[in-house]
Amino acid sequence: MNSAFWSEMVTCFNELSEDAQCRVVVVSGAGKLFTAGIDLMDMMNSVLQPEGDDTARISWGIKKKIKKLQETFSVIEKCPKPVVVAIHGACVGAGVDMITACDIRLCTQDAWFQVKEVDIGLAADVGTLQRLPKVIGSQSLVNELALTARKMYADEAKSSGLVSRVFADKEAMMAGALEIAGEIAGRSPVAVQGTKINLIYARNHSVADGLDYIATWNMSMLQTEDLMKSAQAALEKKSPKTMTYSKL
Ligand SMILES: CCC/C=C/C=C/C(=O)SCCNC(=O)CCNC(=O)[C@H](O)C(C)(C)COP(=O)(O)OP(=O)(O)OC[C@H]1O[C@@H](n2cnc3c(N)ncnc32)[C@H](O)[C@@H]1OP(=O)(O)O
Repeated sequence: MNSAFWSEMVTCFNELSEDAQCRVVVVSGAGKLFTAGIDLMDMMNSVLQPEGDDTARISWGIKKKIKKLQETFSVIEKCPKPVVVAIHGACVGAGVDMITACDIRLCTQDAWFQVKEVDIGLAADVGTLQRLPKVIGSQSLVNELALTARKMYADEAKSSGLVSRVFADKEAMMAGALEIAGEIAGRSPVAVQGTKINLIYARNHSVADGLDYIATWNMSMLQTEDLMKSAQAALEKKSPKTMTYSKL
């Protein structure tokens, strides 16, 4: 994850968010592993280079840089299109921050995950500590992973709920990821995007607030033609994917 990655991800996801042709996103890694995390040379040469001439100004500048880096993964969560991430080999450091901002996580049998930040002398600051506890439920396991930087392998990632499916190899995983993406893309974008937005809202709020939010959301979204089309398909015992839904 070099400096180009950190800024291009923001441009990319902002464009995907606005692109009505796009209904779902699949993120995967090229090469022998998914990600080695932040480019350590870049980090030392840019993020950590102090700018300013006193503590307050240097600190202010570092905070700005961290907030900017956080946005690289927050854009994934803010994107209304569901994001499926397919992980093979290693997923280290900021890789874990990134995948916890995605909606569906898949991996290969050879995948492993490492909350590596403590090993390089910092508290993870781009999402893992905030999102991982909401993803895997066990605070004790999160604490263990984050405080010891031990590797977690595919089987434990599955049993802990970090990933929902494990595939034999990358080829099988990509086929599986595209199949899931196809299932999502074939359904009403009004229903799909409303579901993602409300799931994230519900995760961050009380049940009562979540129920109120969805009521307000659906007071307009239930007026969509997609509902009639999907209900018609259900009555005819057809998949909702057999209907055509307008772009959103
Ligand atoms: C404050 C900002 C907010 C963001 C914070 C983010 C934090 C993080 O991401 S913490 C994690 C940082 N990453 C690491 O510490 C990974 C270190 N690397 C490894 O553990 C291994 O290299 C890895 C398991 C990824 C791959 O192992 P493998 O045996 O397959 O390859 P290597 O021979 O170790 O590596 C090949 C060359 O790549 C260089 N390299 C690996 N990772 C990084 C990296 N993150 N940044 C820069 N360079 C990296 C490695 O040094 C080798 O280089 P060379 O010796 O020149 O061939």
